Amino acid sequence: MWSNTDLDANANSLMSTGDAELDKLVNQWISWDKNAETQAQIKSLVQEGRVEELKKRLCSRMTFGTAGLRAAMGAGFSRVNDLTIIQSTQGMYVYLAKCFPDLRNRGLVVGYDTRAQECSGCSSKQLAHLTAAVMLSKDVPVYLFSAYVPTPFVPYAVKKLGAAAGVMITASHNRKEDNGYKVYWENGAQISSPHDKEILRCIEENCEPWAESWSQELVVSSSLRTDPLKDICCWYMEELSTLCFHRELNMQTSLKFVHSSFHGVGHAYVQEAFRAFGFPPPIPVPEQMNPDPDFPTVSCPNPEEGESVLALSLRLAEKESAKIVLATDPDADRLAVAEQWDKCSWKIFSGNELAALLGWWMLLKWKETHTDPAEIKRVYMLATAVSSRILKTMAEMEGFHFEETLPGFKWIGNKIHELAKTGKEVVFSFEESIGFLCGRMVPDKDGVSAAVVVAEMAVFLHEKNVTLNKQLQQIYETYGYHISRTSYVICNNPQTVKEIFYRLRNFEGDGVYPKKCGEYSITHIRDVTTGYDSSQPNKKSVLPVSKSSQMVTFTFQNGIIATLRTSGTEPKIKYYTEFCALPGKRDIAILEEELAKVTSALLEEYLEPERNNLILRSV
Ligand SMILES: O=P([O-])(O)O[C@H]1O[C@H](COP(=O)(O)O)[C@@H](O)[C@H](O)[C@H]1O
Ligand SMILES: [Mg+2]
Repeated sequence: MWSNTDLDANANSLMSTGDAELDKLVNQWISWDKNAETQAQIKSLVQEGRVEELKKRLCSRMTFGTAGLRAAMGAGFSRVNDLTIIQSTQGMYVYLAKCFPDLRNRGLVVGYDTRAQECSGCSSKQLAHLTAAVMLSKDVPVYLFSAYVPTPFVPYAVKKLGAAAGVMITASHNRKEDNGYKVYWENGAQISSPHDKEILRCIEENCEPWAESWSQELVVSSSLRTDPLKDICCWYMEELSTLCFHRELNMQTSLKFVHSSFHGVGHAYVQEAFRAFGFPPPIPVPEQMNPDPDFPTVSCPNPEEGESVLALSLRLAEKESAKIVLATDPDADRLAVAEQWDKCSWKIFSGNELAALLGWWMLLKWKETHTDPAEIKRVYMLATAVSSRILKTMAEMEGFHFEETLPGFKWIGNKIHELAKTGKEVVFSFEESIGFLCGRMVPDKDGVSAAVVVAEMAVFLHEKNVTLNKQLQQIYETYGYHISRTSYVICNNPQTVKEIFYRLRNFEGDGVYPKKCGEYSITHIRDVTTGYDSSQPNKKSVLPVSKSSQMVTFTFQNGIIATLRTSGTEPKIKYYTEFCALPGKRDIAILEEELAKVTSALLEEYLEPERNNLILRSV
């Protein structure tokens, strides 16, 4: 896997674990790594004889998951650190040079968030500087942001500046120990197959650091480095106005908003976006407005977790009489929204519910600005296969198109690009994991633009004495109730995950999937991992086969659709269930109950939490 290095010269410094293969990797690490902390981590693991831990850290590499390379920060080839970021960027350089003969004209965009870790000496900023250094040392121009930015600024900059690609150093909502490396292609979408595989191959072929790769001073001294911050900020805020339809109303509204940036990058950018829409700035949650890599006020930095992590925002909103809470995740590409119900209770919208509202809103605004009804045939909305089918229903009733993709905005971003080539217009896209894209200004999810669009929609409705929740019920009345549940279990043992999915594929004998879950009959199975779909005449899944992750969807006789899949960013098995009722069907309590029963049967019977030592989500 690794190129040979002549280590004999360093014979005196060789360290031994008693395992020849592992020793080779240990000594490679020691001779290549220049970060004192991560050097020391490997050396002390060797001294302590922690062979298994060393194997975990050194015997595998990170691979591209749902959103880039992502792992814990710390020493080892399977972790995020100075050396692996240099290796990844060397691989990127080789691949980009092959794909773009004009790479030296077009350059690379590099952005970073506010993550840092003292014990490994790693920070997003430092990792971004090393990424820039590798490219600059090869005479590739680098647009390196001089301050932390929201993730969507990187794809936006790639497109605006005509760069060949972009890299964002972030682990978004992951636990504080993690970091990541998101890669964007020239079209501004995150890379998917085959670029990801090709880049990995190039990384493996170029893993020994080149002499200049550590030359971080190039970030200051090289004339090829520019700072796109001011221009991109300016252009982004200007273009954001294309999503603003009611500036006058926004300027006068009495509706107040609280915003939390979850100790990440969002604060200043959301404030600025509110200004661009004519709003007074939202009230920031003071304890969470400035970046802090320890995320001290939240149990986990993921606004998707709901009430438990939104507590500070909700209490501030009650104090300030602000009816709406907006929370961007730490890299500001996702958005959670809560609306006050009464004095001390809140409706926290799920990603699927928010998408119903935003889809409705974007369609409404599109219709108002397009007088020829025939034009609706050009309109598309997109969602991932584990998200609510509400937009599919809307599309069928309204005459626009809907398409689904695999989970991860990389699939949506590339689909947008593909559709745009044939003159189609994607007006809204989303993932249930509170990832939204209004319009197609950035071919990635964007929490900053989603925040102001939600704010404007809330103001517009408020003028008519309608709450977001009331409008949501109205949407469900029109298109039918779409009730969904999303949750997960934590599984730290990859072997257990394999066994769980193996069992599902051989549930009723060799190669026979389950026919029932609890008392509920299954009519169809789609297994994206193997490419099987029992509902298709040729038994082949329409979605692309995704061998590197597990994803099985069950269609039940009662109409419920359920999916089990492994996360591509964290050690989790996620489950998603949905019931789509026909318009006019209002006995929601019965639907809710049925959904709850199927969801719990799915968990108990297919995942077997106790037997498999799975950690249940704490509510
Ligand atoms: O863990 P997974 O594979 O389910 O992936 C999770 O995180 C991904 C990346 O999100 P971010 O870019 O904010 O990190 C999302 O695209 C996906 O919908 C979500 O389920
Ligand atoms: Mg994020």
